[in-house]
Order: sequence, then structure tokens, then C-alpha cells
Amino acid sequence: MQNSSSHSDAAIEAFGLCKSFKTPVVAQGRFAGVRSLFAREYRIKEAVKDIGFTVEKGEFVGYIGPNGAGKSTTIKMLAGILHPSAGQVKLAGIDPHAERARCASGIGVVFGQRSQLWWDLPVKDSYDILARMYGVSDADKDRRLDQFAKLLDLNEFWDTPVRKLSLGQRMRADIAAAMLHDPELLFLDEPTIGLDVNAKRNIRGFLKTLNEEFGKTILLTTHDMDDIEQLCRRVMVIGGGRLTYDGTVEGLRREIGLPTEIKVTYRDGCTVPGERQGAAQSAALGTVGGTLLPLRIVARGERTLTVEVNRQETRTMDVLRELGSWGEIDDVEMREPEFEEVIRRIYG
Ligand SMILES: Nc1ncnc2c1ncn2[C@@H]1O[C@H](COP(=O)(O)OP(=O)(O)OP(=O)(O)O)[C@@H](O)[C@H]1O
Repeated sequence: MQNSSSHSDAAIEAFGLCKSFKTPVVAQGRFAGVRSLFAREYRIKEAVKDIGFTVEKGEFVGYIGPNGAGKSTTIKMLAGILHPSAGQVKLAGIDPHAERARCASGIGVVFGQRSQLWWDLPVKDSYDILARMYGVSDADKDRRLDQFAKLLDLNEFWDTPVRKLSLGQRMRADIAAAMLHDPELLFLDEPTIGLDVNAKRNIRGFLKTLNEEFGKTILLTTHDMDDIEQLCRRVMVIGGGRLTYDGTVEGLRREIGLPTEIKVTYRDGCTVPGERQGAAQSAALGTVGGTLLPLRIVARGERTLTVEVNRQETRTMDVLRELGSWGEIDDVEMREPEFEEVIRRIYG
């Protein structure tokens, strides 16, 4: 375990967090059943390997990685649902596993794949039960539900049994349930999975309000990169149980080094160094000779030129100066690499 130089101001601290699962191997062949009575074999799966990070209060952090990377396992350890095999978690300075009851009032958890509402009861009855469980007064419950109903459009299915809700309605109801006791910290495991565009927009809007207006700290796992782009400044990437990146969304783009596209419109066309007359299109494709800048021309129109540059290697000003020396520039458009593309590179 790493040294726990904990500062209780932080919302989440994870030190050298590990989780291994031990699962019995099903015996094969003749007399397998009898043999397994005497000598059971086990397989050890190291789902999370030595993860450490700190999330400050008020942050909105995205936690991404391919299927089976260890995201849900991490969230379960952070929320005190799973006990780490090694390492330690502190939520506002408190160990959520050792002091589950004390921590519960400060945490909200939403698992997109599983509801915490009572399947056969109307939505409002689930809220009454949860309010009792968490010791929320009637006045606080009514005030919060009134607020959530407006932001999440809960009124349309207030009296409907949970089992009859659409996926989008159920997710909105679940997020409101997780916030009913007004926790400071919210863990969300794939809250937009399987939802249509409108439902996603509604949920993202609500999460943004929780973070920006109410100052809630949020850790979100998702496979939807629009969630990350629209909500999070910071992103952590996990792969094979290890943390492989922790920084800004922008920094992740830069680290992968995908090219930025710059489209220049010239007032009266341009002359590209080394370009042969009459073979403009084909000659222009590829790295430009005659200039030391590592830029690549990807499209050429009568008055337009589109080039790709790696902004980690080349300063944008140098590229624009170079392009400006090829003709009089009328307009410049820049397009950063799509985040989906960045993620595809990371996941391989
Ligand atoms: N209870 C368990 N018993 C055995 N293995 C488990 C258990 N829970 C998770 N695992 C394994 O641990 C690894 C990490 O699983 P986890 O659910 O944390 O991944 P994930 O990143 O959330 O994946 P996904 O994006 O598919 O939800 C996987 O190989 C999974 O099969």
C-alpha cells in the first residue's frame, strides 16, 4: 500500500487500490464432479491493480476504459460495496468500508444496469421508503423531489410502478433516488447506457446542474464519449486494471497525438512549394517538400487547402505563417480530432 498522505478535504482518495477475484474453475472430463470434491481449482482475476488518485471536492471526473477494464470494480470499492484486496479508500477522510453507515449519508450511487427502486411499487412510494431509510424529513424530501421533478420531468410517471417505466424514465427516477438524501458525492456507473438522445440530454443537464450549481462531486463511468466531452474536465482511463491516464480531456487528445485539421481559404488561390503545375491534386497529397514543417496536405480546392498538423510537434502560429506565405489568407477553420477517435486509439 502506498503511504496514505490523506487530506480530509479531498472528496475521494484511493491509495494502491487492488481487487482480485477468485473463481472456481469448472472441472472437465471423466469423474470431474468427484475430483472437484477433493481438489478444487481456482482462477485469480486481478481486476484492479494498484490504482491511486485524488478527486477534489466539486470535481466532475470521467472514468473510462474498455469492457472488463475494472471500472465498476473500482466504483464498488470506492462506494464501500466491495472490500479492496489491498490498498485503501478515503471519502472526505473516512474509510467507506470500515465506516459504511457514516459514509452512506454522504454518497449517492447509480448503477445504470441495476435499479435501487422497488420494482412493484409506484415511484413515489420508493422515495418515501428511501427518505425513511436515510432519515430525510418530510419537508426536505418534498422540497428536493419538487426540484428534481422539474429538472428531470418526474411528474409524468410519479404513480407508475417502477417495472412499467421506460429505460429513460427509470434512469431519471434512479438518479433522483440517489440524490434524495442530498449526498455530496455521486458515483454513476453508465447512467446513459441504452438511452435515446433526449433522455441523455435530460440526464446530462441534471448532472451538470448538480455539479455546477450545487457543487456536488461526481465520478462517472461511461462508454459514451459525448458524456465525457459535455460534462467532465478531467478524465481517468483504466486499461487491464491499471490507470493509464489521469488528466484533462484536452491533454488526452494531445497525448495520443492525433492531428488537428486546418482548412485555409485563400483570397485568390495559393502556390504550394514543390507542387507541379497541372498535377495539383495528386502532387499536393503527402508531406510538403520545400518546408521543414511536418504538415500534410489532405485536400486541395480551387481556393482552399486542408492540412493536418500534430500540434504537439508544431506550433499553430508557425503553420499559419507558412500557409500565409503560399497565398493571401481569407479565412481559417480548425477542427480538433474527434474524441471518439482518440478513445479508439487508446482502447486499441
Ligand atoms: N464478482 C466477480 N467475480 C469474478 N470476476 C469478476 C467479478 N466482477 C468483475 N470481475 C472481472 O473483473 C474484470 C473487471 O470487471 P469490471 O466489471 O470492473 O469491468 P468494467 O470496466 O466495469 O467493464 P464494463 O465496461 O464491461 O462494464 C472483468 O474481467 C470481470 O470479468
